[in-house]
Amino acid sequence: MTRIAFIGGGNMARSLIGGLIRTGVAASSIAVSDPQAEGRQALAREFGVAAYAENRLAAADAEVVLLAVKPQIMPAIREELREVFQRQRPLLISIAAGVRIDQLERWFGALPIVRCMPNTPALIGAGATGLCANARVSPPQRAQAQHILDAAGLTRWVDDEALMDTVTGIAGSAPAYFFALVEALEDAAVAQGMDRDTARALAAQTCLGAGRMLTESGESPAELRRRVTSPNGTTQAALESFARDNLAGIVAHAVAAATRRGGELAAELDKT
Ligand SMILES: NC(=O)c1ccc[n+]([C@@H]2O[C@H](COP(=O)([O-])OP(=O)(O)OC[C@H]3O[C@@H](n4cnc5c(N)ncnc54)[C@H](O)[C@@H]3O)[C@@H](O)[C@H]2O)c1
Ligand code: PRO
Repeated sequence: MTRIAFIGGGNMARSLIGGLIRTGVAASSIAVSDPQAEGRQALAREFGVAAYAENRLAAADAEVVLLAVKPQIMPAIREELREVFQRQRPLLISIAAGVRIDQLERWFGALPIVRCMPNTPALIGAGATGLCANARVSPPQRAQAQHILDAAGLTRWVDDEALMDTVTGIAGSAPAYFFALVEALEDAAVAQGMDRDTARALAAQTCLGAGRMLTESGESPAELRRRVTSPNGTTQAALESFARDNLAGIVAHAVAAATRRGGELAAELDKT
């Protein structure tokens, strides 16, 4: 059975491990390492996976090693793992924002590597992940990586690695944009005198309903928007206000900022 080791047992590792267990992967084939005892023990308790304080113990003999640490932690783990990888050649999967495949090759060796970018809805199996592989990844390993991320939701291969920071900009970071929009809707309703609970319930359900219509109806977002918008009605008034405030430009700037930050995170690591 494939043995998967997670290096770092934080939020994203928890989401991905939860997805694997939910889709029937045996807990006995999953190991995780994290220096924080509390989080590590919680994962062992909740999912029945093997949990270690030391990365090399989790990674030993693993067929797949999934790096789920913050980009800035990479320098702290690379020596130890490089040593382990001299004895074995696992499929290395990284979910770290910004971190490029050539950097992973430099730090961890000439391994088959998949760089991917999931997002937090992975926790409930509704994530969206972009994946990109180096030339050493065999077709079965590609399928293996996809299988792991499929357990967290939708997956799409992105052949051009330069677009992986764009994946972060429109998917990895984007759940926060929608939460921010709901917060703003809620605040606007409260400012008009509505109680916060009612405002949150209405805004959150609207977000869910609109998202489901987008994914389930097969219609384009433009067509679904058109169907809500009665001529000279309330929606038209709101959309015209958005257009006057350049909503599309605001969103494009935000996505560009996230994309740029991905590149900066990698550039900062080039100096280490
Ligand atoms: N949170 C998101 O929305 C999201 C989405 C996509 C990708 N990512 C990427 O996933 C990675 C993890 O993010 P997260 O949100 O799960 O962070 P997190 O802080 O929840 O998890 C990181 C874990 O790494 C552990 N850690 C620290 N030093 C370590 C070491 N030397 N060895 C092993 N483990 C160590 C920490 O104790 C922590 O539990 C990041 O690289 C991030 O860019 C995050
Ligand atoms: N969370 C990580 C960050 O904010 C990566 C995508 C989502 O950097």
